[in-house]
Amino acid sequence: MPNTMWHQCLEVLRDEFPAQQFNTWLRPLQSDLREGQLMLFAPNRFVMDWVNEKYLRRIEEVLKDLNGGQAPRVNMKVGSAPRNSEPVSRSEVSVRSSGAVQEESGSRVTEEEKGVAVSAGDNTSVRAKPSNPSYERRPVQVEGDIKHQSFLNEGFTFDTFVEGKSNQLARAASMQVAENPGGAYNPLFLYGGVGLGKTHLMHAIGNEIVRRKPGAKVAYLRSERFVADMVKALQLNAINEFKRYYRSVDALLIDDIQFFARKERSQEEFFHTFNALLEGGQQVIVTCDRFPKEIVDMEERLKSRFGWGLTVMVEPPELETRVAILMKKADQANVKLSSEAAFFIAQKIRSNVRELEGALRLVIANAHFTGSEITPPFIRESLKDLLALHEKQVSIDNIQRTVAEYYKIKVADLLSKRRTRTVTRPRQVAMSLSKELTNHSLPEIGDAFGGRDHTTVLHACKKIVELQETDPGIREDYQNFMRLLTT
Ligand SMILES: Nc1ncnc2c1ncn2[C@@H]1O[C@H](COP(=O)(O)OP(=O)(O)OP(=O)(O)O)[C@@H](O)[C@H]1O
Repeated sequence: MPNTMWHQCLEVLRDEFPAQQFNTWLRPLQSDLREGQLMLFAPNRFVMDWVNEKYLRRIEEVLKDLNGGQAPRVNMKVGSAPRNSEPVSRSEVSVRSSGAVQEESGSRVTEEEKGVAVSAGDNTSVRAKPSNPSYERRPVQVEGDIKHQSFLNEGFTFDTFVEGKSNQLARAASMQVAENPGGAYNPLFLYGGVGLGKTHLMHAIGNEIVRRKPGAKVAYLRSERFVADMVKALQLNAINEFKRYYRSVDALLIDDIQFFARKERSQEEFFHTFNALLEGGQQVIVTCDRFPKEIVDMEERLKSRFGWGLTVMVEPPELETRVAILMKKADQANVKLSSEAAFFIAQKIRSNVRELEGALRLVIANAHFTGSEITPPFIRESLKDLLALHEKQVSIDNIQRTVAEYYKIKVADLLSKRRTRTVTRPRQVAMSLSKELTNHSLPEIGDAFGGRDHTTVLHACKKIVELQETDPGIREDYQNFMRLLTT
């Protein structure tokens, strides 16, 4: 049985399980096939136990089917597959083989990195959250020049985080990390769309670590800050201090890692810091707007390391959670909000929690100034402009109808499994427009197109970007759609 069998098995499982389950438990597994025995390597004990309990039986069945009815023996252990047991990129292999901090190759600082250094300046080190009125900054125990950079928002704790189906796993994993930093989930990689609570959870972990162990060094920063500091350190000939500082913390929290894209020197520096921390048993937590493998212009070896701990998605909250969040936020602001009013707002604002909070703040401010009670008609009036904007927002439905009409095909064709060119290209265009013009995540878009996988959507988006450069017809079509849908 060739070792690609595991990859085929993964393809089958990918279609069977929801993306979050697949990405969290199955995708990080590595395989090694020897003498009819398939060894699966899990990044940590937790993943291993979970897979054993929940998925192993199904894995065996799929392998049996793929192997003409003969089941290979499957065993699991914690660790990484031996070198060359799976097709991995060259850089990954070299990292695995060394298992230690590598010699630095001295990548150049790119123009982009210089740009970040200038724009990040000195005062933007802390992620200001203008939408949160209770935002307070608490410096944590850090040293020297970098002191001003590491702040935790005291308002972002586990207590103030409302749990729901959409964030349950992320919250549980975060709590575990806070209780046992540097333990089984290292690194913790939290990903998901904008305004869904990734930063909140990250700060909650940091705050909890400090609460449990006063004096713990927790460094929180956005990835741009890391880039800016590194460039500055290079300019000032202080790169050793930079390294020493970042490698001395108990926990390093890096927000929005996607901004490392194309910043080669920073990626390299971060890679070494990352290795040093992991080897030292120090915790690394990273947030990103997408799954590690989907980050473009990021080194493979870095992406692969992100998957060594636990990767968890934060999804958009469903209605009940949105209501609970509104009730909690109103309570924190000492405002009485009826559940009817909370439902009304939660039904209207569905994009993300940040917008939800913004809408609530607007309603509260209006009620405060006018002395009115917060009722659905009052909310409707207060949020008039915001709701008008939302109504104007493009829906996937609308995109599908517009694209189908334009190419003279049926919407059902776009959702079907048909693969003829007359259907696949319009489908890719529609997927790409959905990504560009709506707030839906890749898995949601995939679902809306006949239950396709999020990687298919990603592929469609890339393809359309490419075609717009090489095919004037597609470029013109796309521009027409943008005009049709947004004006
Ligand atoms: N489950 C939740 N309970 C309470 N508040 C929440 C929850 N989820 C998000 N929020 C609030 O929503 C706001 C936006 O959250 P946050 O900044 O953590 O989002 P994010 O996922 O990091 O977004 P971005 O990708 O833009 O960085 C914050 O004020 C946060 O407190």
